[in-house]
Amino acid sequence: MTTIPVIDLAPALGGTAEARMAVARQMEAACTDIGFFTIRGHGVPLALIDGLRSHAKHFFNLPLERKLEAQPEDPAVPRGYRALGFDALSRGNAGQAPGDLKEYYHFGRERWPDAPYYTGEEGRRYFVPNRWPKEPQGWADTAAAYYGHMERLTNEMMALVALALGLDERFFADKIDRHITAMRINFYPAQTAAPEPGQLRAGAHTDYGLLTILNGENTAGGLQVQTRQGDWLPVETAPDTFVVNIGDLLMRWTNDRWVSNVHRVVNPPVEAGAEAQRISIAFFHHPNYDALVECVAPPGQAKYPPVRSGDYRTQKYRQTRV
Ligand SMILES: O=C(O)CCC(=O)C(=O)O
Ligand SMILES: [Fe+2]
Repeated sequence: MTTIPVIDLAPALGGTAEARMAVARQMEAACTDIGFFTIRGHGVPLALIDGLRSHAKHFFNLPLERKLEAQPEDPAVPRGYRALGFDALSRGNAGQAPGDLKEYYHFGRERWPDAPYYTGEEGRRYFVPNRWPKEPQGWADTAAAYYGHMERLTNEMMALVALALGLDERFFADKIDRHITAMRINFYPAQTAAPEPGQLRAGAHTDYGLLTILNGENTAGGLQVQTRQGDWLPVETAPDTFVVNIGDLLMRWTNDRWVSNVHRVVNPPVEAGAEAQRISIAFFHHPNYDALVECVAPPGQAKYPPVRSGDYRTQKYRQTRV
């Protein structure tokens, strides 16, 4: 494999059962092999993607003091601005690298129902108010519109995942209807000093949840995924498509039939200089915090004990903080 598969989602969105099954089979082929694929025909307006990107570019190019105003007082709160080196993603997979050479802005949904699942003691850990900065104006609204499109796509794709796995297509519905998805807009600054040994823009890691939907840009110093042979394959991340990869919980749900694959973001070459800024937008689709992830496997063949969705992610957040 020299490039990751490209899947056109359009025939499945509102399509016939046959068309949906055909797309589900393409997802199955990609996910049993490399765990990554690119989607076209997703129906997300390019102007919305560009809008979110340009707000992010504005924000991340503000002076550091201004960005720090959007940083939570308590570093354990998973919202707002994170400065360079806040976490090292490889530590979630037992790596030892220094802090990643990226900044990010972490956010979730804008509002939620006034019900105990969201506002009770446990719910408050996952449903946390966003911390939008004063500048740029309109960022929150653009982000909410984008988040809505990602919800639409993940609902559709999780039904296709179920079909691909031979399950009822509503199998995941009651496990994702109150999902705890977080988004991160990653900013990889141009590198003015040489990285420390082993230090990358994002160290080799797997994602934690079900599906990650990523919008990136093809600047120097981009995303790579590991092949079964152990080589690193560059992943095209054009701004009008999305790269989708599966996370650990979906791998576990499939009893390792699908692969949550290792990926990383490499450093740009020195000669790229100030041109080497890169922004990526990640939607980390994660089930309801109380969903129990139990391997779909014949009796006695499950490779993992059941795990609660929220506990799994909380543990990963702890491990990756430098
Ligand atoms: O920036 C990218 O292309 C990928 C980022 C990533 O893998 C992550 O944030 O989990
Ligand atoms: Fe990732």
